[in-house]
Amino acid sequence: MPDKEALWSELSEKFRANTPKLSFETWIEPVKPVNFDGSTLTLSLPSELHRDYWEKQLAPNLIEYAFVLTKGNIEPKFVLDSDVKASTDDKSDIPEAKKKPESYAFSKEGHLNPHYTFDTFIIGKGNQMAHAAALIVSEEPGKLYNPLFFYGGVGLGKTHLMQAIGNKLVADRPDAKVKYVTSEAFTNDFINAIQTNQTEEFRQEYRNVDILMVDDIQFFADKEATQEEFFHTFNDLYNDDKQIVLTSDRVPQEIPKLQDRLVSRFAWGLPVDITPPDLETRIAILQNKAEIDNLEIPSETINYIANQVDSNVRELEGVLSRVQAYSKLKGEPITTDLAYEALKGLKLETKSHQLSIVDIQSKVADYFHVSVNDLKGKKRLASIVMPRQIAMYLARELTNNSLPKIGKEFGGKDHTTVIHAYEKIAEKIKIDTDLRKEITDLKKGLG
Ligand SMILES: Nc1ncnc2c1ncn2[C@@H]1O[C@H](COP(=O)(O)OP(=O)(O)OP(=O)(O)O)[C@@H](O)[C@H]1O
Repeated sequence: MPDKEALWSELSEKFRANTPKLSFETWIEPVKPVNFDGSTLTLSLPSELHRDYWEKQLAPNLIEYAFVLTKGNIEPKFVLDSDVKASTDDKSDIPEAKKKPESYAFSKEGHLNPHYTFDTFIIGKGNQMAHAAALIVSEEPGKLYNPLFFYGGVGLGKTHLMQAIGNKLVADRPDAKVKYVTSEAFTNDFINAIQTNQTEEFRQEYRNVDILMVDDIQFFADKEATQEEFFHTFNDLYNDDKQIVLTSDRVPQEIPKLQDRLVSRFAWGLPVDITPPDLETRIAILQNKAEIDNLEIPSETINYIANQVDSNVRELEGVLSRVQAYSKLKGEPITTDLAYEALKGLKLETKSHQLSIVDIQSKVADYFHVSVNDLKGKKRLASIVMPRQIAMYLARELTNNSLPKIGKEFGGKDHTTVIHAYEKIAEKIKIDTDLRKEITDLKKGLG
């Protein structure tokens, strides 16, 4: 978990990159982080006006940036500088640096996120095996699958599952020693231990545990000395039947510059992959999240949101948070229209980027009750010409296909026909509200 200063410094950099200079200096620069407890970031602001502006305008951006930067849903809380000053004897106001002991304190990333449990993890095709293995390991650590190695793309629940093992172990056996770190924290701790002559303490810290979980070990690539140390840590724990759980964005063999002896050890236990969730799983994840956050969302809207992101659960949750923040900001309930508005202009890893001309043709054909063959054909009936032109317009708007390619997909038409169709619809939209609505409906349907 980042500390409040580190988190705020990264957040304000994001704001700086996306805010005009004057606005940045007025609204963002004077803000001071007061506290961060893992889910709420308390910020202190100089005036009521600042608070009002942050609540109304900037909070949704902060939530979104925080999502990108951390792995959790972070809510901002605003207080005024005058209130903070009034309670300066509150420990939370003592600068971090002053709280640090003389000698280096090892990473306390061991704090597990209490939300990352098996209860809140939705099982789907892509993670079924990983989930089953995690459950077995949490019940019988050090026995069956050691090490347990999760690999897969960004934001697919590797950390969640890993921490679920730790949370369950602590719940079942409160005396269990559970250590969770990212590979960077492990590396930092090791380097600091060397610098402060505390390598013995470092070994105690990492080898005297029942379960060691190291997240994102692909970052061990290139770090010779850390790999060496980790090799010994691994052996000690393994020989003692202590459980090791690792995650990475790829299989051990593909991690660059990872020592062969580590690669082979990582493969001793069970390497199991997590793949992107299918639509049903994405819907279930959103429903679950909505329930946890007490959100009322019609199922049609959940469906719509689930179609916006198909390869990253963190981003899917980010999208839901954005919709939630937008609904708060507008004071309106969450509907598909509101979700559409909230996500407009957002660059998502959506299907729309890979949308094909065929998808568009079949959607438009359905919508206007004509056949795809009619769209590709030459009939000059008005009831067919208009849908055909709309389909060409959307193909140009929503895909990266060239004009000749679009023409070809519409029964081998010339690219000038596509330009003509595009321009005609683009002009007509400006004055014809019915047409505008039809196009908006179709775009929504195409996700
Ligand atoms: N199956 C799931 N059910 C519920 N929530 C999930 C599921 N998969 C992922 N999430 C949520 O998605 C977010 C991202 O997951 P997580 O951080 O575990 O991904 P990761 O694979 O470790 O990503 P990275 O590679 O970036 O470290 C978390 O908030 C997590 O709770």
